[in-house]
Amino acid sequence: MSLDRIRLADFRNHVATRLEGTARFNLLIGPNGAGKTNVLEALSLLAPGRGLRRAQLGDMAREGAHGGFAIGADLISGISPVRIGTAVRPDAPGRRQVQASGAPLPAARLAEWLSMSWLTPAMDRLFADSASARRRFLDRMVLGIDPGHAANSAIYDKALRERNRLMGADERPDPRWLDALEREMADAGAKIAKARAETVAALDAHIAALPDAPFARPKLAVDPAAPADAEALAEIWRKGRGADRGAGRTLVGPHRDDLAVVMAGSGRAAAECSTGEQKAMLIAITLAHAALSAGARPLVLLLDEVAAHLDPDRRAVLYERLAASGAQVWMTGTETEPFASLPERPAVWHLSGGAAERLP
Ligand SMILES: Nc1ncnc2c1ncn2[C@@H]1O[C@H](COP(=O)(O)OP(=O)(O)OP(=O)(O)O)[C@@H](O)[C@H]1O
Repeated sequence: MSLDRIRLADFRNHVATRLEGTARFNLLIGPNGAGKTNVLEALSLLAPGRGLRRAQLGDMAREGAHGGFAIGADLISGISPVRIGTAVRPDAPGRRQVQASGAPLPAARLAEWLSMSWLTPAMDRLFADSASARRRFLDRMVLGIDPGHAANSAIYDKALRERNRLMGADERPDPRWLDALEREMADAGAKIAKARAETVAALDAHIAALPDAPFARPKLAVDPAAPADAEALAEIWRKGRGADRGAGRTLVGPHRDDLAVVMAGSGRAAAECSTGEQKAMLIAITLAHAALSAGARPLVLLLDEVAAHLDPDRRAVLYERLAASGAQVWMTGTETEPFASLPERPAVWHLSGGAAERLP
């Protein structure tokens, strides 16, 4: 179960890149600035959301081209491949369009087709970063297990934006309109909170059964900003209207949840662990998630510059666990040497100047 026949058109420095004959392990090798991360970013747009750089759509279109871009791939799962794709048309530059089997699809529904997660160098700071960055990381993992999470999040975010708009407006909002919005937020918010709690509990239980080495073992918990019960949420928002109007936004709710991580051995908060320990815990969480979410839908893992920073023993364990997860794995590097111990023969592309050449 994997992606193949991948096409990038006018995406960042890629004019027309084709990646065919993919394998379980796929390596993108090339010098700095060649366009390796750009390929991972393109693949990340085959999932709901803004992709692994969270960039603006306008920044992703190739400079000097017509302002749009397209990404397509065959999703091999089941009997016949399904063509999935996403594109931005030059005449609608702010809108990402998504298709599956030639039919338009809301981006949130891509989660029903495949599950995607990634580790990038920018995530090295995740534990010291904002709660919103950790919440996004958590939500992507939840999506891999519960694809309905994307739709619930979309409903919640839309109603929240509308409530925030009313809270920031000069006139006092119509209470009946607020009742309706808060009801919608409460129903979606309770489902979001439940899905987050279940995913974190499953990850934590999986990780607890693993040894402390070679990847420092994290303990995970949701740090909830609000109750997980729809009635209680609706009540909090109804009672908090005065304070929220004062602040001009909704102060409490699952949109403020955080993911709390400590190192199991020492009990130290992840943000206070060494850089290497933090990276090891992120890898442990990503591997646990891969193990838990594999099977239901094709799982694609994008690992940017992960292998080269590990010692050979950790690398070997990483590769073993990746192979066992059944995920399709994409890894980048400036040279092939760190990938010599892969348990299976990888598909390898050499990248340079936004062009990819398949190596034999
Ligand atoms: N919209 C764009 N149009 C054209 N080129 C772009 C665009 N956005 C980024 N680039 C170019 O893409 C290149 C960076 O590509 P990418 O980040 O994929 O490199 P990389 O191969 O992962 O390198 P590294 O090993 O340094 O991480 C840069 O040269 C950058 O100028």
